[in-house]
Amino acid sequence: MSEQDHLFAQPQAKVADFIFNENVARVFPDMIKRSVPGYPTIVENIGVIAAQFAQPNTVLYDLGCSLGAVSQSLRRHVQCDSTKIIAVDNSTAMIQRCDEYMSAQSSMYEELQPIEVIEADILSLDLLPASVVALNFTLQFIDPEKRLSLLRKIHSALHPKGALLLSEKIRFESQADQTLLNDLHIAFKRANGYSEMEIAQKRSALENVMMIDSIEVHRQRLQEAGFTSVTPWFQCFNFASFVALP
Ligand SMILES: Nc1ncnc2c1ncn2[C@@H]1O[C@H](C[S@+](CC[C@H]([NH3+])C(=O)[O-])CC(=O)[O-])[C@@H](O)[C@H]1O
Ligand SMILES: O=C(O)C(=O)Cc1ccccc1
Repeated sequence: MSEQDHLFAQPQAKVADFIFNENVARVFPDMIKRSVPGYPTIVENIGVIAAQFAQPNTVLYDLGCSLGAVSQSLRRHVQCDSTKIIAVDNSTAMIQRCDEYMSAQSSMYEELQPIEVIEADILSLDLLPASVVALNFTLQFIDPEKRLSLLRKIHSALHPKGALLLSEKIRFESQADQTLLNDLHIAFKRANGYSEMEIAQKRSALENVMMIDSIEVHRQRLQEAGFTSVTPWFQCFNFASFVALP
């Protein structure tokens, strides 16, 4: 079991930019569950959706895998011949723990899908032919100017019957919607035990690091990258998940 997240509980003179370091990795399962409404539902159903798109002799990518929650869901749900999961993250703290969890699982259950855990920047990674690519709350941490070329690279690697599974925090073009859904997200955090101080300091830590797009911007960019359909399959407050088809 992971520790409870108290990273922003004490007042800080100057809140530093958020980074995925050892302190974050240690509390990450607790942090993401209490911060992202719908996270357990999204992770579980990415496995269910992936099972519909997985093709033999292809890779299933978990890009920005953190501790590998999506990879574990893929392992639970996808039973397709000769597929391999590749989980990638550029945070040393995350990838080391992810590798430990996955290796422990692999040695306990021999029938599990093979998995490779790689420490790398997904922007400079060459992709093998893939049928499923999951970007579960990862694109929002990529420099906005580099998002289109990343999506183009993913589109080029995708099997015609494959899918990109994209989850993101989203902003709303209507100010009324933005205010309502942002307030509801804050209420969700409060209901999960975060104080006003924790909520405010984390918001400030994320300000320069996590750039949020609207559904319309995502749709447009995905189309420009070559995707022919973009279907939202889940939304809870200002968090959404999409299936994009090549
Ligand atoms: N350029 C990059 N290359 C590789 N990894 C990156 C890069 N930029 C950021 N990351 C990694 O993307 C992950 C984003 S968290 C994903 C949750 C996970 N998918 C989950 O389903 O639990 C989302 C969140 O914390 O809101 C972090 O582990 C970063 O190190
Ligand atoms: O906490 C938030 O406000 C978020 O938007 C999501 C999040 C979750 C975990 C790490 C970074 C951001």
